[in-house]
Amino acid sequence: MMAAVLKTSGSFCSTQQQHFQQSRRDQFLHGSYSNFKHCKSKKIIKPAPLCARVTSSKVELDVKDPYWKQKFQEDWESRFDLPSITDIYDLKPRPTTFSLKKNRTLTGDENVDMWNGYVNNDDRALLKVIKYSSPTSAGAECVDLDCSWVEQWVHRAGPRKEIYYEPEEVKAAIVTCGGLCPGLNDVIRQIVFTLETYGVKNIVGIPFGYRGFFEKGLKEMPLSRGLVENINLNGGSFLGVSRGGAKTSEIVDSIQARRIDMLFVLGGNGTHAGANAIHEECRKRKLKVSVVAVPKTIDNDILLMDKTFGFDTAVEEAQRAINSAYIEARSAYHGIGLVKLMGRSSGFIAMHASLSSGQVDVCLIPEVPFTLDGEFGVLRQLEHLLKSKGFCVVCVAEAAGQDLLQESGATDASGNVILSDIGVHMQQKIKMHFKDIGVPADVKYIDPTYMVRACRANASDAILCTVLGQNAVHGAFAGFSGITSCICNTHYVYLPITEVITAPKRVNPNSRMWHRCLTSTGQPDFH
Ligand SMILES: Nc1ncnc2c1ncn2[C@@H]1O[C@H](COP(=O)(O)OP(=O)(O)OP(=O)(O)O)[C@@H](O)[C@H]1O
Ligand SMILES: O=P(O)(O)OC[C@H]1O[C@](O)(CO)[C@@H](O)[C@@H]1O
Ligand SMILES: [Mg+2]
Repeated sequence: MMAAVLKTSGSFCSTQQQHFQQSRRDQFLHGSYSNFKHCKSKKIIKPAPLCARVTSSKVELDVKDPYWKQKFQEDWESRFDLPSITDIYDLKPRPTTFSLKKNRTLTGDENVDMWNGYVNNDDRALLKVIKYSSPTSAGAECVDLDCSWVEQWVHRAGPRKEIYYEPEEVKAAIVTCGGLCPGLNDVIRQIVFTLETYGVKNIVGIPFGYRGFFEKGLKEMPLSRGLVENINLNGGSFLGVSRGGAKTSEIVDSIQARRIDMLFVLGGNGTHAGANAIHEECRKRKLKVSVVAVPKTIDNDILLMDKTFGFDTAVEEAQRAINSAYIEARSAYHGIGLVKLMGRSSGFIAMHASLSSGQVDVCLIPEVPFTLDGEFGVLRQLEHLLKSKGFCVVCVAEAAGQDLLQESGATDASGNVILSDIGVHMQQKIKMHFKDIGVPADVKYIDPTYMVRACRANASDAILCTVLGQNAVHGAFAGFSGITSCICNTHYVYLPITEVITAPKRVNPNSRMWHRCLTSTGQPDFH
């Protein structure tokens, strides 16, 4: 996740060293970095760290430099600094109107006790807590080749003692974009509750994602505690969602025309990119608007955070599908249960549902290539499973094995590639294979795609949504903009959106979690 790019520093390195470094870099970046001490003892080459450099996204650091760590940390601090409306405006804060104590009116500092329950702007949470001793350690994410310990602090989320908006004058808007996700209504509800607690009276919902900003005939919806009180009891989005949309400038024109001061944006990677573009455009136009995102996606594919809301619920629902496939397969003669689960770029749902169900014999994810045919292919393993236990269950992520299929060449309204259907392909291949070898096989295919994301949030997601929604409002009142409200390393924090949208988060095949999944399924390597 840490953007560590190692570079050879030309004048210091021989061609041989450069070649060695190139392969070390490849191994390092792909998680299979071979033991450096072993290489040294074989006297293959001089220690490479002399030539190694570490690059974070903004500044290139040379590990020969005795101050590289300090420089790295300064760079980190500036990257994770939270953009604020105070960067463009010389604003005076006022005491918050959000009080944790009831029956008191806060008119100024004199009414605030020593203990106040607020979060200080200097409070930080540590993003990474494992000290890896080697890049070969399971799941290692190292900043340099020696895995030096570098503190990576991020800003703690929560209510501040001072705020930058007059609640009575604020117009706040909420928009939900992308695909559906359990918990959207919980977050909308909490944002409304918290805004009202601050004293905001003008709260609106933008219907059907970013589309609601420009599509004629779509009217903003006034929101209040009374209106959203029970929306968490249903799945979906009270406001509606959509993909695709207008240009950022048109959205900001609309924000300006509607006189919106705070925009809360619920969505995945694409939505976050959109929210950041809106934030930048507001900045360019010198508008006093706080744009705060809340990461939503059942795919759990957003960088740096422990999980996105909706993921837990999706996994819970997905394992119900797996359980049905198990029951079908177990009850049939030579039954094969096949379940396809969502995950556009990553296999988190498939991996977690396989782990939680404990009923999966083969889990296939996009991060780990596999073959179906041949001696080491999936089909041979299914033959083995039918022989040894009489039935089996396969769980495949929708983006897995795309190299085995013809590209659809199509994209959706947001520009996301429409994947070819690996589930249907595998169903056909399995049926054909067992017919060809003359072994009876009863294949039961389950595609619970939209069922796993249309349900209401489970208990743990409902709590996550509550915290993230409330913190989004606190972040806006604190003047931040271009941030997302999330959970990192079990703590609730704000991250600049720019840091979470550089790529989709993917399952690390070298992680303990994937290894646990393999231990649980007992599957071999399929290539
Ligand atoms: N790079 C981008 N810049 C600006 N807007 C974007 C960008 N990518 C996507 N969007 C907009 O964000 C919205 C949601 O994007 P998308 O459909 O990719 O869903 P998502 O937020 O990634 O959620 P999901 O996890 O459901 O895919 C769309 O309206 C789309 O037009
Ligand atoms: O069919 P839709 O609504 O475009 O969404 C499908 C995609 O949305 C997600 O649920 C969330 O990104 C993906 O897993 C899936 O590929
Ligand atoms: Mg997306």
